[in-house]
Amino acid sequence: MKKHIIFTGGGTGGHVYPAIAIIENLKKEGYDISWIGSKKGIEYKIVKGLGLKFYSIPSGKLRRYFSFQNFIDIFKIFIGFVASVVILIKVRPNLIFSKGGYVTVPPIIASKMLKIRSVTHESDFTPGLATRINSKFVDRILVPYNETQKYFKGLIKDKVVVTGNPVREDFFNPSMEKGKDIMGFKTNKPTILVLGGSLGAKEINDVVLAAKDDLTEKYNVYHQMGENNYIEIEEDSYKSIPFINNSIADVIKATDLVISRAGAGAIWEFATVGVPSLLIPLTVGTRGDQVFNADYFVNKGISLKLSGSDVNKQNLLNVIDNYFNKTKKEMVGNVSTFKNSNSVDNICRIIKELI
Ligand SMILES: CC(=O)N[C@H]1[C@@H](OP(=O)(O)OP(=O)(O)OC[C@H]2O[C@@H](n3ccc(=O)[nH]c3=O)[C@H](O)[C@@H]2O)O[C@H](CO)[C@@H](O)[C@@H]1O
Repeated sequence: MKKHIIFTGGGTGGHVYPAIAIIENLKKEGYDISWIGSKKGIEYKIVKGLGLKFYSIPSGKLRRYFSFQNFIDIFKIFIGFVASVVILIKVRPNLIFSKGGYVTVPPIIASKMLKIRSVTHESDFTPGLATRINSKFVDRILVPYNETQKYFKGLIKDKVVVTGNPVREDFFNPSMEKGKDIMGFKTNKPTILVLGGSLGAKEINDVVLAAKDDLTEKYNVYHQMGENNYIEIEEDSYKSIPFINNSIADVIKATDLVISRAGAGAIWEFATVGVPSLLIPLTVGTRGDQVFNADYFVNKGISLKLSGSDVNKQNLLNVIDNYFNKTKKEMVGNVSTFKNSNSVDNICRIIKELI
């Protein structure tokens, strides 16, 4: 009988796309795969697009502080737990793999209760709340960096394994020609790709739009604004798009610099393709994970960073010009040494050992 693995994760693309890199590999080896997530989350659209069976459960936000909304969310989490127990009893998977996000906590606790093996993977430099809760129940905690292990002190030896971040196959062999065709610029200027992460980033949109006229004198700009903040712009050297579907690896390959949030998945993708980045990490309302993510790549000479009150039009223009006039060659050299070939293989090996 075919082995069955249930993946769970959601809320943002960063809790879904890395899992797809692993699923691509497991499907080739004949595993049955399904997904537990929320129908309201980004995961539903992405996972259904892949033709995988999707089990929807209610999802409630976990908060570190008290509010009335907590009661409603705790109730949703409880219903999500009951639903997870029912799904796991029905499917009886050989393993459950969590890619993070609030929605993963009920199924992971349910899997512990039903004695089903489980793994959680963290993409960020510092673990999120869901990963920290899940870490108490899973058989393995997979982390991207050696330094991330320190956040799980006190757990049994060998429970935490450093695997890096899984990146989908497209990023290992992207097509520059296809990327150029997608962007469709007619002039031969250097090209900048602006990304706001899976949900878009208003702070980045605002500062890049403020610098638009200066930027387009020298560069072509392809700007992913996010579905919610989208403004249509179609000029010779400036094009906007709400979201780049499917061919984002090709688009990255055809650019000279990516300006982006410092989401963990995205920055590993840029480095895997071999393009330097200017990172503008999300700092408000977070545990600071993107700042740590960004600093790791800045220290490797692969990325530049603009953060907090430094994010303004003039600084943006200065950093970009300095990159193209001075540091580009060195940074392209640094990023070309970034090796990310083994992450998916390592993770699949751990899954198979546990099964
Ligand atoms: C606001 C928020 O909570 N951000 C978190 C979220 O970011 P976010 O959801 O943006 O995740 P990442 O930056 O890790 O990945 C974004 C993913 O979306 C894809 N993509 C993006 C734009 C586009 O137009 N097309 C497209 O396909 C990218 O290729 C990438 O695979 O998860 C990351 C990984 O846990 C965290 O580091 C971030 O802090």
